[in-house]
Amino acid sequence: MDTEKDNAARSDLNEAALFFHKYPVAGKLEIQATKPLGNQRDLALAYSPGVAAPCLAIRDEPATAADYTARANLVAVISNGTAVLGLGNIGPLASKPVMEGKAVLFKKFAGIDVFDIEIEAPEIERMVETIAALEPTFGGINLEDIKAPECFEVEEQLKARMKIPVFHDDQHGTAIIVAAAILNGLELAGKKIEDVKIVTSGAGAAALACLNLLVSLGAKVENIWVTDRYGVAYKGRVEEMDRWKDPYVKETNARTLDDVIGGTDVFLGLSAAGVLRPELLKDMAEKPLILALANPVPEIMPEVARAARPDAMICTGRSDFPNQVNNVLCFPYIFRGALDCGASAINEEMKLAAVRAIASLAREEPSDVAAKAYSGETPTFGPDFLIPSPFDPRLILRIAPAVAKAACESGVATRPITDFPAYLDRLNRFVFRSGLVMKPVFSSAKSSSAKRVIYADGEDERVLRAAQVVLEEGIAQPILIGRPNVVDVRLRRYGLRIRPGTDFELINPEDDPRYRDYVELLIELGGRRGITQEAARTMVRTESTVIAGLAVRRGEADAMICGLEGRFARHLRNVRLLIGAREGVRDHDLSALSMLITSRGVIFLTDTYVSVDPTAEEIAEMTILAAEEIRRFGIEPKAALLSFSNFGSRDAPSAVKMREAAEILKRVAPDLQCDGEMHADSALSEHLRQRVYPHSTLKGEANLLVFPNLDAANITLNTVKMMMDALHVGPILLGTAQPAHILTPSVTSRGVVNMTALAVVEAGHRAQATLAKPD
Ligand SMILES: NC(=O)C1=CN([C@@H]2O[C@H](COP(=O)(O)OP(=O)(O)OC[C@H]3O[C@@H](n4cnc5c(N)ncnc54)[C@H](OP(=O)(O)O)[C@@H]3O)[C@@H](O)[C@H]2O)C=CC1
Ligand SMILES: CC(=O)C(=O)O
Ligand SMILES: [Mg+2]
Repeated sequence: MDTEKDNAARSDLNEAALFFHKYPVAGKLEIQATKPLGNQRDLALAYSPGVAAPCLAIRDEPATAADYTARANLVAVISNGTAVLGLGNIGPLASKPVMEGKAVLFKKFAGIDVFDIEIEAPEIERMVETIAALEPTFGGINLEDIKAPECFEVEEQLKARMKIPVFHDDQHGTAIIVAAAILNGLELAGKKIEDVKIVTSGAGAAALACLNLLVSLGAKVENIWVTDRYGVAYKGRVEEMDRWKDPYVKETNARTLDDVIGGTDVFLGLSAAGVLRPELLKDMAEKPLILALANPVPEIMPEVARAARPDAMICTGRSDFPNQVNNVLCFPYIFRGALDCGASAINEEMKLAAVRAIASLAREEPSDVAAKAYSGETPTFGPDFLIPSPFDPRLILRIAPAVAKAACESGVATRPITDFPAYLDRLNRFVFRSGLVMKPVFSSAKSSSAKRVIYADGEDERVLRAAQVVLEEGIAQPILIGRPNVVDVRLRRYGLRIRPGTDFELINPEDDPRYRDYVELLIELGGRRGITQEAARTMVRTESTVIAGLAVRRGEADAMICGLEGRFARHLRNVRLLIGAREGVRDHDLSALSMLITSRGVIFLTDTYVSVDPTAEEIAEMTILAAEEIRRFGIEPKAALLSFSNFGSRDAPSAVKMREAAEILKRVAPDLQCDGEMHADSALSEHLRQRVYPHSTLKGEANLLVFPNLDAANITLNTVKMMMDALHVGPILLGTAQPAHILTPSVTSRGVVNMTALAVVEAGHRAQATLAKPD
């Protein structure tokens, strides 16, 4: 049954992955211009005749290519498709989705531009000649998924010929992460690297590079046993032997993995699915470290390994288990550091610096930002947290400077970094702009204990799709309101696997045993607001938002999501009546915060949906609520109170109102960085602000834009969203007694998933706060 479910889930994932790659445009990448081409003069500068000037400057001084072209931030991800993930030799064309994927990770995690290059070159010489000829184009070469032993030769020859970093990701990226995980795992096990027995399954690119790095960290060659498809690498073996395996060859009668696994402290699997049978684990040493890293299916599944050896520490290459040992933790950042100092190579010193940076990050106390972040439980160093998560924003902040420093000290930096604090500042700004803000929210939602989210629009395709995702990802336990026959037909029509009863609770609005209780509660809450018995009965039958609100109120759900259909104002009226404002917030001070994730960074806007024309006091209140929410994302809010007036340039009532709101905020929230009234461009540019008013208390770029009225806020939200192709997360309804979010009819299924994660985390925080409250 479980296998059946697993197969179904896998086929869903495959289908979703094909859809993801195909729509809205094929593939995962496009090229964007960084300079405007708005007029004739731009054209003359960017192209002929102007372009001749940088050409000649580079001819005279080649290093200026870093100043006049994108080369210094451009990496080639190159494959010949001969060892693609664990899929084998599927050829260069079929490898393209992986290479596009690596390109996207370079860009998202480290801001590095990539051309993915798939070449028809199974032979070493053709590969080397083709890649070497690309040197003028790139600042670095990342070789990917090239099979062993050819990859060793290719890398060796290219390194000797090229004056830019050449890095085989599957070898060295993997080795760096593996080494960090092993150093940390051995520390927890109380073992020394010099003493441990290491056995591999796999003797390919990744496995041999890992061993070489471990040896340079102190592991003893005599304690290392290599096995592959032909068994143990022993002296005299003829099948598939080469000079790269030679250092690990043993004079022995042992022939198979079974023969050498006894007493092993570290199993290093970089081979294929299912190679490590559970019965082999019983002979391993105490507290063994098992790295089962074959992708996508590991040498042993973690739950199987755990059952066989409860004392084991287990790592895989996958994101759905703890301890994800995957080279994505390394390659974006090692290249970031190398490119930023113009390194001519990635040498051993730089690799070791990366190992140390990653290993010590896992042991670091959670940073201020991480602790404040929406992340709820911050994992701490231990058997299930040997290495940082790939989404830890501190990875770039630790690895890139450590690598750049090692490059400078080892003499390979052609543009040495002289001001490291300024460099760190730049990296910090990148982290903020990278739009990875939702990642900690998702991990926190997974570990939240308050997971029951009720969806008023349970028949809507977007909700049904989102419900499957949140269930699969372990984000929430959905409760859907909808007619069973409609939900059933739609689930089948959309090819969704989840079913009411087994996977989620379904409340039938036409026939629910709690109908009477719901009506009674509604009369109790609304009797004094004109809701008659008759009206209450109709509302419970016909308005699913009412049922959702009542369910939350009765403690049957931890959070509610509604608004995919119908008017915002009507839903809001129900939320006000049924959920109400939280302690300390007045009912009419509820407000809606919108987060926009744009290619330029993340920006928050308030109030985008609730108050038509708020007073100065209400604006101050909504700013405080928004700031509190923003801090939960680990972001320090910087609020700008916007107007058509710039620091007193006009005295219209709306301008005066924003000025007053700024004054109130300075009084009641002195710790909040804010200022106003100001133009939106002054808010987003310190330079412009300084020109108009150098004494502003707001520093840097504002990240919270506060608007004088709903027209301005809502129009800006929708304009920016459409013009910048931005992702809208929200509206996040602030100030309610329990999490209740009213989405908009334009929301996508992805938007519903995002809001679900936010609601779950919020519910978890409330549950914790209630528990912590003294009676
Ligand atoms: N988690 C991570 O970050 C990374 C994971 N990987 C994964 O590691 C694996 C190997 O990658 P890579 O080194 O680049 O590939 P290679 O093709 O260079 O090496 C594969 C190695 O695995 C061996 N092997 C294959 N099947 C078996 C088997 N059934 N039993 C024992 N050994 C076997 C091969 O032996 P033979 O030569 O005899 O066929 C070869 O030594 C892949 O699954 C890949 O996805 C790789 C890089 C990073
Ligand atoms: C992660 C990776 O690079 C691989 O599996 O090949
Ligand atoms: Mg790879």
